[in-house]
Parts: sequence; C-alpha cells; structure tokens
Amino acid sequence: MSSPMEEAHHGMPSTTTAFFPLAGLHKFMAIFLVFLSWILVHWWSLRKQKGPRSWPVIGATLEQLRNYYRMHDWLVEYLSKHRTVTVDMPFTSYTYIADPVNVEHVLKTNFNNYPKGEVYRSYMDVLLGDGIFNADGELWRKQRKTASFEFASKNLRDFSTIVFREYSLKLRSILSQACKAGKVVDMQELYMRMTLDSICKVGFGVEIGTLSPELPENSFAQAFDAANIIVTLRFIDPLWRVKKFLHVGSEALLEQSIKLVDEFTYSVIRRRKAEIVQARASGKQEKIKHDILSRFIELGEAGGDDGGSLFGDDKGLRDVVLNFVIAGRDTTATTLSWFTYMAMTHPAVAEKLRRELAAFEADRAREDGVALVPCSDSDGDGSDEAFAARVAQFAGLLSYDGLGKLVYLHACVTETLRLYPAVPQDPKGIAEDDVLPDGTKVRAGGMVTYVPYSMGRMEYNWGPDAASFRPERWIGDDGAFRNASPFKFTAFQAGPRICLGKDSAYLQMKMALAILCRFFRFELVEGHPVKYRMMTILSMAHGLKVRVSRAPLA
Ligand code: HEM
Repeated sequence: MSSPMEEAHHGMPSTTTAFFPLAGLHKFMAIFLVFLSWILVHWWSLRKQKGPRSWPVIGATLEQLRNYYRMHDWLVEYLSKHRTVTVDMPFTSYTYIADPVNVEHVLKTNFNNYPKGEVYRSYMDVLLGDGIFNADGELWRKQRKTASFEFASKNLRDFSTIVFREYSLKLRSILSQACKAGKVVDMQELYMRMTLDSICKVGFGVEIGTLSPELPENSFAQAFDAANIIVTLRFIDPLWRVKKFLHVGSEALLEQSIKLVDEFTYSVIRRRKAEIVQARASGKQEKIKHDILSRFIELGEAGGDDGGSLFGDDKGLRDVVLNFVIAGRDTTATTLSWFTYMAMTHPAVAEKLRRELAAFEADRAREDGVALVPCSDSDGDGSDEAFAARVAQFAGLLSYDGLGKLVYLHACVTETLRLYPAVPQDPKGIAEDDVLPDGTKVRAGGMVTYVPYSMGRMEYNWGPDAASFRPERWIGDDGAFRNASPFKFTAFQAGPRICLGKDSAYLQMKMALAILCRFFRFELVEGHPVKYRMMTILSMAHGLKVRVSRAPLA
C-alpha cells in the first residue's frame, strides 16, 4: 500500500517534469528560430529573383498549380515585366527566357550545354522513347542525319504535294456535305484527321483513312492525346512517380493509353514490313516506297554504326513512328485550327486573303489558257458536281511553286504561328552551370525553357502592336515575304535542332488553307469557348465548332 504522502506525490508532477514544459519551450523556441532564420535566408537569397513568389521546399508549386490551365498567359505576364524569369520547384528550378539574345545562346552558341537532358527524357520516355525528340548526342545526330536526308529529297516533296492535295480535297468533300446539311463541324477534329492520315501516308506509306466521310472512331488519336496530356502534367506533379509505382490515377490511365497507341504503331510497322517483303519476293523493288519509315527499316536491316543498330528492332521503329506522328500531326492541325479562328475573327484579313486567292486562280488559268469551271448560280451552274470540279481545278493549280507565290497566305500562317505557336514552350536541360548573356545564372540539373508563346507577344520583340494579329508585318515594301530572325520567331525552334518539317508543314497548311479560304466561309458556333489545353502542343481544349457555308467566288 502506498502512503498518503506517496499518493499525493503521484498526483503531482516530479521536479523534472515540473521543469519539462520550460525545457520543451526552449527546444521549441530553438527550432522556431532556426526555421525563421532559414526562411529569412531563403527570402534574402531570392530578393533579386524575378518571377512568382517562392516558398521554402515547395518553391512556386502552389502558384504554378493555381495557374496550370492558363500557364502560357501566366508566363506572358511575368515575361513582359522581366525578359528572364526563374520559377523554383521542389528540388529544381525552371528558367524561362523570351529575349532573343538569350535564346540564341541556348539554342545555338552554347548548344551542347542545353540538351534535352535526363529530366525531360525521364518524363517523356514512355511516349517518345529513343525517338528524335527525346534523344541527345549520337542517338540524336544519327536520326537527324537520316531524317534530314529524307526531308531534302525531291521525291518526298513531290509525293507530299500529291498527298496533301488529295487529303485537302477529301476535307472539301466533308465540308460540302456539312454545308448542305447545315451541320456543325469541329474543324480541329477534322484537321487532326487530315494531318494524321497525311503523316501516315507520307511518313510511313500507309493509308489509314480516318478522314473518310463516315468519320470512323479514332481510338489511336484519343489515346495519343490522353498520353500527351498526362506526360505534360508530370512537369508540375511531384507525385507522378508514386502514382506510377502504385499504378493509380493519371499514371494508370497513361499506361492504358500507351498500350493502345503501341498496338496501332506496331500494326503500322508490321504492315509496312510485310509490304516490303512482298515487293522483294515479287521482284518489284520499285514498289518499296521511299517514305521515312521504309528508310529507317532499311537502315535497321543494314545494321552497323550509322544508326542501323537503333532501328533493327520494332521498338526503335515504334519510337521513330510516334515521334513523327507527334511532329507532323498535332503541330500542323493546331496551327490550321488557330488560323481558321483568326480568319473568322479578322474579317478584313480573310477578305484580303480571298482576293489574293481569286487573283492567283484567274492569273494561273489565264497563263495555262484554261477556262474556269462555272460553279455558282450567278456563273450558270450551282450544282454540287460543278462545285467539286471547280475546287479540284483550283487544287490542280496549287503546285509547290504555285503555292510559293501566295505571299499573303504565307504571312497569315506565319502570323498565326507567332501568336499561337504549336509548341508553346520548349524546355532544355542544363549540363553545366552557365551564365546567360543577360547575366542570369543557371545551374546544372535545372531547366531553361524558351517560350515561343510569350516571345510572340512581347512588345520588346515585336513593337507596340505585338498582341495584334497583323499579317502585313511579314511583308516588305517590295511585296515579298520578310523573314524574322529564328531566335525571335521561334515557332520552329532554331539552331542545330531547328524543325526538320518546316517546309513540309507550310506546304500542307497552304494547300489546305488555299482551298478552304477560297471556297468556304466559317462562322464560330455561338458561345463556343476557344481556349488552349495544357499539353506539349497548343491545341484547343474544346475543339473548334463552326458552321460552314460556300463562299461567293467573285
Ligand atoms: C506548324 C507545324 C510545325 C511546327 C510549329 C513545328 C515546330 C517544331 C519545334 C518547335 C521543334 C523543336 C521541338 C523540340 O525541341 O522538341 C520541332 C522539331 C522537329 N520537327 Fe517540327 N514543327 C512542325 C511541323 C513538323 C512536321 C510536319 C514535321 C515532319 C513531318 C516535323 C518534324 C520535326 C522533327 C523531325 C523535329 C526534331 C528535330 C530535332 O530534334 O533535330 N515538324 N518542330
């Protein structure tokens, strides 16, 4: 039994415990002071940093997450105040640049210090693998060499012109039906189908027919888009590796999407390989077309150091195909969509363009001594057949050289890309610590991103009317197209990794737009929201829903 004294003692705190709260308080105070000094040191070190407010550990994650869906405009706000902006993220920082002098340094002068890098590669690997977009060093150089050779070939250019014309006419036919039925169409969806079919035909020699009149289900494109959105999210989602490990959330969906994308891609490769085997067996070597995929298949068969070992298996070829799909489909289709939107919202530009196209048609017909097919009621025949014949006649005039004469059209496409560049931001890794020409220090392991979307809207780059859509800025006093420095107009990147498909993209876009703008009018469906979606490509989040009508031809 305990004594009353002991019982009383039990109810009381001991001497040590009596002092414990005070000792605890000291510890707490010490920790608090250390924490406070850490925050102060952090803020002191960031006092000269230009950009969003940064917090210890999490950096600017909160502000970035809050602005994720308007990220490009969020950057415009910062980059118009400061030409270079650093955004801290957990364990890393991103530096965004919009000054052509800095861009030239990163893309050309000190090119070797700014590879795609491991961070970018790890994010994009699941989609792009070892393909040209995701490769550095020798792996990149070998693919670049092979692909450059293909793009420079006249055969490919001639073949592309025929394919682009054929698919533009298919689009015409779908739009004619929509006109008649008074149906709303999603132009972005149609452009995506047209460019996917085109890249498959030109790049891989296969006909996939997503632009046929019944508009078949396009599960490859849906899965490809989902995969693209999710890999973009990885750049600001610190938990993506955990989700991937646990196979949950967005990463689980990514896995499913990639499975679908791969099924399609491997089927394209098998088809092409089978055709090559068949052509060889029947002794018809001339039937082995020289599309990009066939070229890589041949290279893989030859083996050897010059890239052959990369493409010997189907995984290497799968990466080639997907990289060219991402290069050729979305970029061109989104530019066509933004162009159509610009034409609808700038009637004076659309009218001037229509006049250029009408004059071109009349001049070319006169030069060739052909009579234009009458195809409107005022001409004497408003039938569908006459209309189709007239469009086909016009398309026939659109040769590679003929398209080169359409200066205003070229300026309109370029102006669209200035304000709505298909690749709105393009991050590069940093191999070693460096100082940019404006004095900004960048650290090895971080990232530097040149931002075409912001660059096109900066008054310090384009003057006070930078935000206006004004194609005339691209035309000189002599009436010829006037180029800008590729370090200022960065829609196609610049330096050793400049886009390989630039000419091909212009060819396809001008072919389609010349036909559409000459023969159709578009009107945005009332209340349809036009906004970009956050993914590597600047596509429209809700598509581009329009009503189409036939344009007067006079
Ligand atoms: C409006 C259309 C296009 C735009 C705005 C565009 C823009 C770009 C940009 C910004 C890059 C650099 C991307 C990066 O650093 O990861 C690039 C690279 C590339 N583009 Fe394009 N592109 C377009 C169309 C095309 C087309 C149609 C093709 C081919 C079918 C193509 C083939 C390529 C290739 C192969 C590269 C990789 C170059 C390299 O890393 O060496 N592009 N393009």
